[in-house]
Amino acid sequence: MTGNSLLTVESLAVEYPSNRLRRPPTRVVHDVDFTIGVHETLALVGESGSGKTTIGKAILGLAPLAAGHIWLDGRDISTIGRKERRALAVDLQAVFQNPYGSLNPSMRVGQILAEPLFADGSVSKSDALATIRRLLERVGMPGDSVTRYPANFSGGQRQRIAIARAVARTPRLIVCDEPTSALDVTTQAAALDLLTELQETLGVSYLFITHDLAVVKEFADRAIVLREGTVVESGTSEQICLRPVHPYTQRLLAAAPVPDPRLQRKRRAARLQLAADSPIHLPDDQAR
Ligand SMILES: Nc1ncnc2c1ncn2[C@@H]1O[C@H](COP(=O)(O)OP(=O)(O)OP(=O)(O)O)[C@@H](O)[C@H]1O
Repeated sequence: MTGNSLLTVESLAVEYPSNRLRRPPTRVVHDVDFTIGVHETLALVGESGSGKTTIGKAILGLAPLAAGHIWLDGRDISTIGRKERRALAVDLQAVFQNPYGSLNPSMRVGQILAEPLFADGSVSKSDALATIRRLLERVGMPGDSVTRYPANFSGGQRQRIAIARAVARTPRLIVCDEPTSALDVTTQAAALDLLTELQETLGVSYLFITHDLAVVKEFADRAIVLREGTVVESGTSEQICLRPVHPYTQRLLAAAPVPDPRLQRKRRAARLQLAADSPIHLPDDQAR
């Protein structure tokens, strides 16, 4: 285990049980190692199905570990039981992709934000309302949101509420699984600004799961590139986005959409060249 890291993932393997009788489980994450430092953002990138969400779930205790260990702040959290896992919610939180599905539609925003505050009985009812109003203000939402339901808000506003819920107890680490990919470009930028600002004020670390390399370059300190559940490359986000070494990373970059048509043509040409050099499958629409 690394001395100064907040999160250490060591030799992680994850298997999902087969839904066919007598079929062995399928291993989708193989021998993955990484660390995340205090106040650091580590991006996990790779094409669809490469195992990014599964690794996030394994950290959150939502996917079964076939091998390996996960330490949070020096404590092995790969073997803890349900009760300890619940208590861990103070330090470890998540923001998911779909702000429409991740907030309970039958709960008012005030109730949604109260839940983590009351989780271990350490916040009194009278303190909670003031804390909730502070949280809403911190994420740029009006105070009267407390009495309204998620359905009254846009996708970007719902993601702000989800972020407010995640930071309610000032966690050490937030697993952000594609938190901006369901948002339009402007709302996406505002959500990333909010996450950056919260990191600066709260000192939280992020595991940032994304397929968007432009976001990685802007937002992450370091990145890990996954292919079929295996790490193929890791480095600073600048290295990964500007000087990728592995052909798979180079192809991911070449496939990333860019608004500048000249640059897009150049990247497409580079990508076709790489496709000729190494036979990695990419979806048809990206091969055009
Ligand atoms: N609950 C599950 N049971 C069985 N297989 C699963 C389960 N969840 C994911 N998988 C498989 O595990 C592999 C990795 O999936 P995962 O969702 O982690 O990838 P990902 O990189 O996050 O993809 P995406 O970017 O599309 O979300 C895929 O082959 C997927 O089909």
